[in-house]
Amino acid sequence: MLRIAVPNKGSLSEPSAAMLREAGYRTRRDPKELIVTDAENGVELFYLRPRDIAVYVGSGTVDCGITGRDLLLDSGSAAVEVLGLGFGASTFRYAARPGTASALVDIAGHRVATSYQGLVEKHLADHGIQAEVVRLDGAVETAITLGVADVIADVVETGATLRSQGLEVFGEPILRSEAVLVRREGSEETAQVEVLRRRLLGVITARHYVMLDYDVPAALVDAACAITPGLESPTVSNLQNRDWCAVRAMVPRSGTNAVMDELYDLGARAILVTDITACRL
Ligand SMILES: Nc1ncnc2c1ncn2[C@@H]1O[C@H](COP(=O)(O)OP(=O)(O)OP(=O)(O)O)[C@@H](O)[C@H]1O
Ligand SMILES: O=P(O)(O)OC[C@H]1O[C@H](OP(=O)(O)OP(=O)(O)O)[C@H](O)[C@@H]1O
Ligand SMILES: [Mg+2]
Repeated sequence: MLRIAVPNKGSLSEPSAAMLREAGYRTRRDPKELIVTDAENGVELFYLRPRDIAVYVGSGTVDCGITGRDLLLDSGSAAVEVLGLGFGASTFRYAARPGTASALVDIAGHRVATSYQGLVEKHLADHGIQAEVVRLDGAVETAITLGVADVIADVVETGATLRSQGLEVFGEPILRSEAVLVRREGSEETAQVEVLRRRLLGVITARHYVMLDYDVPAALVDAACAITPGLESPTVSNLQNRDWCAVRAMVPRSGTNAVMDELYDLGARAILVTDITACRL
């Protein structure tokens, strides 16, 4: 059985469960369940705190897990990223009251509040900055208001929490994070982890692409295929009317309407878009 650690709470919890469900795994129905066995797919899901997941994976007590890249780096554990999962995106940044700091060097000699002590201490050390790191569990933005720190380092998604406390980011982002699949460092990627990786990649691809079908005059097939090159190469089929062909290709979901406009202007007709439910590339 492949042992997979899954976030039990927080921002990554629901999207992780949704991705595993789309990849064909059985997930928990009751939020109180801590372990789910999916014998049919040969996996056991362990619902754990996102912050602890890299630690379990690094110690080898579970084979792999889903956590945030920021939490993985903060843990300093022997776990490595296998695949970025495309959800839970955020940046990890320094922030302070406007006018008090504008670059990394301004942090020197000050107090930095964060829940990510390992990550921040390493970042400061890598840049040769000496500062005191104040470790807090959450609600870090309030630390400046309450006078326990001069600077904070925290997860920023929309920036609304920072603004509510009258804070501004400064310097380059320490890190761009997202949910990631992790496994133990140094161990060979097992066939079972490879199956999980391929299934999750299938979900990511299915979310990212749509299937486009259209008819186009035979003389314009090459021009049309240049607009929709697909992943390998588009499928071109004959129609009963030999003056026309049917073309089928995967296109990125985000650009679908612009591609349809371009195909229509070229002379393509009956342009259809279909969702992809799952795929293996
Ligand atoms: N808006 C967000 N706030 C916090 N974490 C986020 C956000 N968006 C993505 N994440 C990611 O979620 C992970 C943190 O998860 P965790 O469960 O510890 O905290 P949380 O989502 O803030 O939940 P809570 O603080 O309610 O327990 C990190 O990898 C972080 O980058
Ligand atoms: O940029 P935003 O969209 O405002 O999101 C980022 C904020 O959300 C999280 O806080 P959370 O609500 O999880 O509280 P916590 O600090 O106690 O973890 C995170 O720690 C930031 O404070
Ligand atoms: Mg939080």
